Amino acid sequence: MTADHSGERTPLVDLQCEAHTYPDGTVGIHEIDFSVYPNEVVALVGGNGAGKSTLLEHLNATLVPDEGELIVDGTAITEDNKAHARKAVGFVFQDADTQLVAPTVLDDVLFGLQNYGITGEEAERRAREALATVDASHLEDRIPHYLSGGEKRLIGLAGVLVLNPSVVVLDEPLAGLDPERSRLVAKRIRQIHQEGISVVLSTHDLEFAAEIADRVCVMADGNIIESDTPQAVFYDDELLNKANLRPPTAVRIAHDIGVDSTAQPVTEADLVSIFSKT
Ligand SMILES: Nc1ncnc2c1ncn2[C@@H]1O[C@H](COP(=O)(O)OP(=O)(O)OP(=O)(O)O)[C@@H](O)[C@H]1O
Repeated sequence: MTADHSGERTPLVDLQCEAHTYPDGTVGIHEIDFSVYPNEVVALVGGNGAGKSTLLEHLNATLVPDEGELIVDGTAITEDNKAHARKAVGFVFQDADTQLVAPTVLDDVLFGLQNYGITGEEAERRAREALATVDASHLEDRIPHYLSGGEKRLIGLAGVLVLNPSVVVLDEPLAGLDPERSRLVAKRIRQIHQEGISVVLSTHDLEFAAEIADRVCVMADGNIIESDTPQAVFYDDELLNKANLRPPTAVRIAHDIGVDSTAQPVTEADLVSIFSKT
């Protein structure tokens, strides 16, 4: 973890966004002050249209604020150096088809490297390594378009990891995946975190958010209305009501059976650990 002279952590990404207005006049997000710190997993939660994707797309300058600033690894991002943001902040889209463009899976992962001038044997070695880290080596000759949704998501992730980003952003990483694929993607996200890469993701699955996140940001009407630990967020009924969210199952069970309120279990594993002590 890095620290500045005041002893506070220095963010890897710092976004100030007064507002982002889409061409049709819709304000996607407003008054956003959002930072990503080293070695953390942040989950954005909130109802449909709350602004999660719009915020995420600002983190690698896919979208830019009407007024505001994006700073990545200490560098202010402008029209001229967006490539810095794209490389440092890898983005895995929910709709992987928008990301996978080459004729084969291996070519696709190589494509990202070529954009940064890495070619030949070095590029192939790194691309194969990235595919191996997402358990997708067996897919390297396949046509990306015909892969399953879960496989596409993993290849999108490999295409991002190959560039050694400081932050990986995933928009709804589990959407449309079967339970097995969800577990695989969640496992890979945990591994990325263990390797010291920060992760920011959006999700409608609050069980997943409770399991994976160090910090949960609740969004409503284009704004972050709370940013805190999963315990603080998921035990704040008023906040959840405001954002139209239902607490994760473990929290509802804890309420129903009257678990000691100081324990604040948010995951199934937390509940099991409480029961195994009683
Ligand atoms: N391309 C666009 N043009 C106009 N308005 C848009 C566009 N994309 C998003 N919006 C609007 O911006 C607001 C925020 O949308 P966004 O997609 O960021 O929300 P979200 O929290 O990701 O929603 P969901 O959970 O449904 O994916 C919504 O009002 C949405 O209708």
